Amino acid sequence: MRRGQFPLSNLPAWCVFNNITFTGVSTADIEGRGFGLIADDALSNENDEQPALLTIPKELILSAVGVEEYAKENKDFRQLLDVAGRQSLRGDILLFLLTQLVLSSPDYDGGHGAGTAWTQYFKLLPKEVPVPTVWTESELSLLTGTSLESAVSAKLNALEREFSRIRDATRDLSRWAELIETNETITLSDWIWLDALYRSRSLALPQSGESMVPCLDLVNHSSSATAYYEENSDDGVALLLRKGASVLKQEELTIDYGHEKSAAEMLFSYGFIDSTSTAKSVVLPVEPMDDDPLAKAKLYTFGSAPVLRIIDSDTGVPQWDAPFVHLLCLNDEDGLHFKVLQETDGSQSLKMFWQDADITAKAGNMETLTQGHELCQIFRLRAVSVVLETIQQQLEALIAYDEGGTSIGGERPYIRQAAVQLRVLEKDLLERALQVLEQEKVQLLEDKAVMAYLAAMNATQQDDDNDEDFA
Ligand SMILES: C[S@@+](CC[C@H](N)C(=O)[O-])C[C@H]1O[C@@H](n2cnc3c(N)ncnc32)[C@H](O)[C@@H]1O
Repeated sequence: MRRGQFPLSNLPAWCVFNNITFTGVSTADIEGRGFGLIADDALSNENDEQPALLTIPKELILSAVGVEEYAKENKDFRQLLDVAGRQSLRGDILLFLLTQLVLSSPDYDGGHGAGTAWTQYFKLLPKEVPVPTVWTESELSLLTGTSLESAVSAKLNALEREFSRIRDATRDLSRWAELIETNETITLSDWIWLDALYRSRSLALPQSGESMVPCLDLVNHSSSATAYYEENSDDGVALLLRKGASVLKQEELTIDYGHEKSAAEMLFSYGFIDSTSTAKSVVLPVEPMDDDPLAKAKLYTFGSAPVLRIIDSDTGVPQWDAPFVHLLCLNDEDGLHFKVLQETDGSQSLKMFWQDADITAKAGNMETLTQGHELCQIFRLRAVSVVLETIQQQLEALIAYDEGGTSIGGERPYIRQAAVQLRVLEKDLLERALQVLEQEKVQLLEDKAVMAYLAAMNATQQDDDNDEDFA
């Protein structure tokens, strides 16, 4: 669907009309960052008595409350929400944005209700968002071997499923069905773009929760941010100068999108990597073992996506955290059992037991629960081996692409640069983690209890082999 246009020069009038105030700051086009906020004159904050730089009334906050208010006003949106929404706040906000896409398009010929302040503002939002879900095929290939390779592909599959669910759900709503199914005026790529807008522009407000806030979403990021935002239940949201901050005339004002976010998270959510950010971590998916008869039960009880998180530390020695790996390494013969129990209301539930104690609610705590067990060093060795193998495979994929991977060409330079930055960061962290784990594995293999256990296992294996030979 063709997207509407709203030049930045029209924004001040729209703000006056909608009670948004700018004090001493203006919007501007910032090289390499899209729109941003700059200071009209030098600003400094030595005390807390500074007026807000930007205020946005609460009626304009697009949050759970904002979506419900709009559903009361617009019957067409309400119907869409009733059939395809109300599963997650994110999903509802995306349906709201979808409605704004329709209402603000030059192709719109009526029938979906009247526009709102957001309909006009929506036209100002960037047509290109640099997050990987909207990258081209050749740009995506630059992520081969990074933690984002599987994360982006999983996200794209999820978006495809969401869009096809919306198409199915709206079959009986003639106006939506015409746009989505019959004329294909709204396509999967529109949905992917709306998701990218939401991901790169939403923020968590203390009272309204996950929200989008017009004009506040024009403020760019810096890890040495000069501004911050506050929500006030009566007045809405305000942008304020940080205490001790000083900004030169025409200098950009920034907020911190989250300095604890990793490079991969920044690239995934916002389409850039802040090279000054200190947070270094890699999150990799953990696969259950193919030959594990308890794999499904373990995954079900664990209840969330199994991942391995490698985190850098101040000392340069990476740490790792992977609660599922500790569960993955335990078996029936160690004392891990599953039972299907009949509840008093007649329903059935799967319960997990460790040494006969019900630990269903503690599936993420296996490392602690196995402490003190006579085989705890063996369990640790198994976990370390799984983590080592996961890291080794990831590094092999990264290195194979670096050495031989050729992209098709035509990738946008800033995307190529961001992907290279991610590759370098992740390779460095994985290599250091590998070293630490290899050392730990050597130490574990020298542990007396481990040596005795492995010797006993070898002897049993040899007996079995001999029996088989005789047979
Ligand atoms: C919340 S919006 C900020 C306003 C945005 N620049 C615009 O034109 O509407 C977030 C997006 O701004 C851009 N951005 C913000 N901070 C940046 C930075 N430090 N470096 C590069 N791009 C940045 C990224 O494209 C990001 O997805």
